[in-house]
Amino acid sequence: MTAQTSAAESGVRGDDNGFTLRAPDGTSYRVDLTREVLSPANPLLAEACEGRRVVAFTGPTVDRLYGRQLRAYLDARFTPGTWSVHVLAGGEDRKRMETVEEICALAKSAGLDRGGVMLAVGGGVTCDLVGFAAAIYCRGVRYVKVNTTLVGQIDVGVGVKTGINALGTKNMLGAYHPPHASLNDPAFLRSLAPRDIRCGLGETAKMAIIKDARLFQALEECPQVFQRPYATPASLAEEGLGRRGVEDYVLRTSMRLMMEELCPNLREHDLARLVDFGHTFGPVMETASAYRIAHGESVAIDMALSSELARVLGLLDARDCERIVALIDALGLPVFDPETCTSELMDRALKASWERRGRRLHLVVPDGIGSAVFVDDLDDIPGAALQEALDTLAARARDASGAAPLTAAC
Ligand SMILES: NC(=O)c1ccc[n+]([C@@H]2O[C@H](COP(=O)([O-])OP(=O)(O)OC[C@H]3O[C@@H](n4cnc5c(N)ncnc54)[C@H](O)[C@@H]3O)[C@@H](O)[C@H]2O)c1
Ligand SMILES: O=C(CO)[C@@H](O)[C@H](O)[C@H](O)[C@H](O)COP(=O)(O)O
Ligand SMILES: [Zn+2]
Repeated sequence: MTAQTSAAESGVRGDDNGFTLRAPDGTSYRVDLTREVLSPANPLLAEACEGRRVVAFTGPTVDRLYGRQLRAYLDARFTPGTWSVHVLAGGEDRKRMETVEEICALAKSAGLDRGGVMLAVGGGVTCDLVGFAAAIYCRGVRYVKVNTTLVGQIDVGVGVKTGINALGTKNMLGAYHPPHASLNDPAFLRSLAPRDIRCGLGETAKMAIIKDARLFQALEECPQVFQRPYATPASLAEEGLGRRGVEDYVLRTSMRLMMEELCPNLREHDLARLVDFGHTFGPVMETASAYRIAHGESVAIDMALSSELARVLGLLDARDCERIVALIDALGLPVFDPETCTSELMDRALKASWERRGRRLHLVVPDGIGSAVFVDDLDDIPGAALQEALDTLAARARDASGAAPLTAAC
């Protein structure tokens, strides 16, 4: 839907059940927060698909945990013979064109027509793959996503980006393809592995560091949110949090902040984007490590390096820098990786981002807790400054001594 929206009408509006985004270019979609999304008593997913033919895709883990419920829901709510479920091999290394072709071939053999729906039930890898397939299948079909990871619910699920890794580059190919519906049920987070929760907290910390000092403080006070219950901390007392308290606050605040940042620049006409924080050095680390480093972990290391760089350049005071790096550490995320945190690879990352962002660097660095600025050109970062930032984090990692090396990607 793209009838131009006036500036007054555009924006993000929240209610008890989610958020609605209306972009200035007229793009509009909703991200729903719901409970028991796969209970046949919950009409939301069925209403999103509007009785159309549905080809659903998920991954092996989600199918093992929720596949029976998903099929029972579709059986109860859809006409027999109008839906199918397909399980895609998981993992970042499968986020590539071959898998997109597999999705389209499965959709075609399932008889998906132009008016049909591609449904993704999974994390960011599944949603990025299915969303890109939906963007190109028959030149574009409806795309509905049920986000089952924390990264999915606060980031993948609230935007319009879809895509795959290609040409040796993270997210090199893709499309902007707004979802017809995007559904978040926090119950999915209860079965997430701790490493995947931590990856999601990396993207939450990204928004806290650049936009929201109170969210930052909540994460400082509750670093194991989504992993163990916390009484509502004093800093959030006036939020009047509901029964689910801190988790609801962190989830909803992260969703809102990301949608508010994306809304005015949904298709990235302006390449200076605060949400690129943690995504300059990170993508190159992910690729160079053959995805040993998960996305949320690369974001964490990038944020620590960008913060130390800001300190060295005099843009961030040492106390705030220490708070940021200490938070990343407290969330159980890495701040350094010996194999990939080399000045050569980091230099390569800077040049790749400079090229991709229109020959301007637009490196996002914090200048305080809850705010950030852009370092706009490569010349603004002397090699010695980058090396000093790397050395600081390397020393911290050595002092932490015995920190377990990152293992296979989640
Ligand atoms: N499109 C966007 O705007 C956007 C934004 C952020 C990240 N991303 C992309 O998302 C990807 C990372 O997403 P991710 O962190 O969700 O990784 P992921 O999709 O690989 O999921 C992580 C792991 O969790 C498992 N899993 C999924 N849901 C589960 C559940 N409910 N319970 C138990 N296990 C579950 C998966 O099988 C997988 O093993 C990266 O490729 C990144 O580039 C895209
Ligand atoms: O990882 C992603 C998007 O893939 C988000 O977390 C992130 O904030 C931004 O979208 C970044 O701009 C990264 O974008 P991209 O490299 O995936 O195009
Ligand atoms: Zn990201």
